[in-house]
Amino acid sequence: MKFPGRRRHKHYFPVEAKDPLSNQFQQHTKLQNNYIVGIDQIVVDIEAKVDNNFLAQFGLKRAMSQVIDDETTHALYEHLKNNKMVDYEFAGGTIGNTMHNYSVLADDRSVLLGVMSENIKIGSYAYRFLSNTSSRVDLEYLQPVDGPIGRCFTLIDGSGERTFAISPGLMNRLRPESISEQLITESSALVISAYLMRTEACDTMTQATLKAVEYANAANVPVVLTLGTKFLIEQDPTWWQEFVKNHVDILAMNEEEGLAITGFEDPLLATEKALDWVDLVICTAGEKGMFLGGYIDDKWKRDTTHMLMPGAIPDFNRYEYSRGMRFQDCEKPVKIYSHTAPYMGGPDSIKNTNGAGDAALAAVLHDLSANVYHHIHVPNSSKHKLNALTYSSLSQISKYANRVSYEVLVQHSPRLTKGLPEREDSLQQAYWDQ
Ligand SMILES: Nc1ncnc2c1ncn2[C@@H]1O[C@H](COP(=O)(O)OP(=O)(O)OP(=O)(O)O)[C@@H](O)[C@H]1O
Ligand SMILES: O=c1[nH]cnc2c1ncn2[C@@H]1O[C@H](CO)[C@@H](O)[C@H]1O
Repeated sequence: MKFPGRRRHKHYFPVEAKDPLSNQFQQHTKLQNNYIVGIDQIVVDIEAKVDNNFLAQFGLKRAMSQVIDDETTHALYEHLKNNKMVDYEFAGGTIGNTMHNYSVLADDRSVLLGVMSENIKIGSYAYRFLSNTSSRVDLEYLQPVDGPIGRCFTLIDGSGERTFAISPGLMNRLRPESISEQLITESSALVISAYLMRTEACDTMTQATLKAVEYANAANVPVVLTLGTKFLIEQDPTWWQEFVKNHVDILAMNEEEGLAITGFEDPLLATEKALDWVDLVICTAGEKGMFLGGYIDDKWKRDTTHMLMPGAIPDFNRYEYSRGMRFQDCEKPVKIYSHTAPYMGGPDSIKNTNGAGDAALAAVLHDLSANVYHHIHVPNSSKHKLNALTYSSLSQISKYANRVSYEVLVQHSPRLTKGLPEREDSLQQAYWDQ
């Protein structure tokens, strides 16, 4: 496990330093490793630049992720290929991207559940998915299917907005029996997306996901849900609110999805509302940056040294130097928030915002799993006097997540090719301190 961020903080995980904590760490003959599990509809992204007429021509709704039939898939694919419009074809899927980015950042194992074609030809989409996924992502548990994985036409229009058209193939045929209970109960988190609930009567993906959620809930393994697209939530906000309240511990959304599920347009108020249902909320807000909300027990709260921020909740960042705890572990829970503006004010030129939110979530998952790892190896550390959910303070996590999103904005693919630089020349050292 590579720890998130550079820091001079006293709890920096000591790998070489000769102090009591590291000695304790060295005594382990075999390192115990923790991992996170994600479930996804396994898809390859086929990206092309298009104009708005193009979307209308194929009956596609702008900015949505929509499932298309075989006829539309065929016509769309032929058109893109014949006109040489395809920019790249690369492994995708919102959770596939998140697991890949997590494994790259943490340099550690994640497990991806979903389906994979049992017969794979070199150059096929299945082959492409496997070869574009980090070797740290464990693909051993994928369920074989007799047919193709999904394709996600990622159509970017003149304004940079992305429209997804999904040709599902057999991506939704993951069966409940393919979910290993032990794999879920021994994991540090189960990560799912709202897309997994968008299936047909002949599909088994939704049942498989609910089975995994049931195992995770019973074992107190945090369930992390990312909302994917606002249109899905708008179809039945009440169902989603109930699902989140009853089964989810960590909610990731952008401000539009936040509005759809909470009714609040202001991302801070949406975060506050969602905290009535879950323990930790990540609300990305495009060029406005990112809001993070959580809980801390009153006796562990820490004051920020940053300027107190105005907003719908005045001074909302007052306790942003606190680590996040689960609501149930707080005697006197206090809601805490942090906001970070885009790293370096955002890039001069954004190649593509596709996957910026997935990347932020991967960074948050890295922090959560670093906490589990540290707890396994240095259980007596003063860091674990409080039963926290996160390794770092909300302030630190939010900076880290924004930094990781930036990496995705300056490249074409939603998947990172490398972790963050060890030393950030452009950053003040203080950036990682608190
Ligand atoms: N136009 C922008 N300028 C600066 N930073 C941006 C911009 N768009 C996104 N970001 C950065 O990326 C992060 C995530 O962006 P965004 O809110 O667009 O995610 P998203 O809509 O969930 O993305 P996706 O669904 O494609 O993964 C933001 O918190 C911010 O740090
Ligand atoms: O229906 C879907 N299921 C799974 N992943 C999807 C779906 N629609 C879009 N994406 C994925 O979202 C990523 C960016 O966040 C893209 O890489 C795309 O593959």
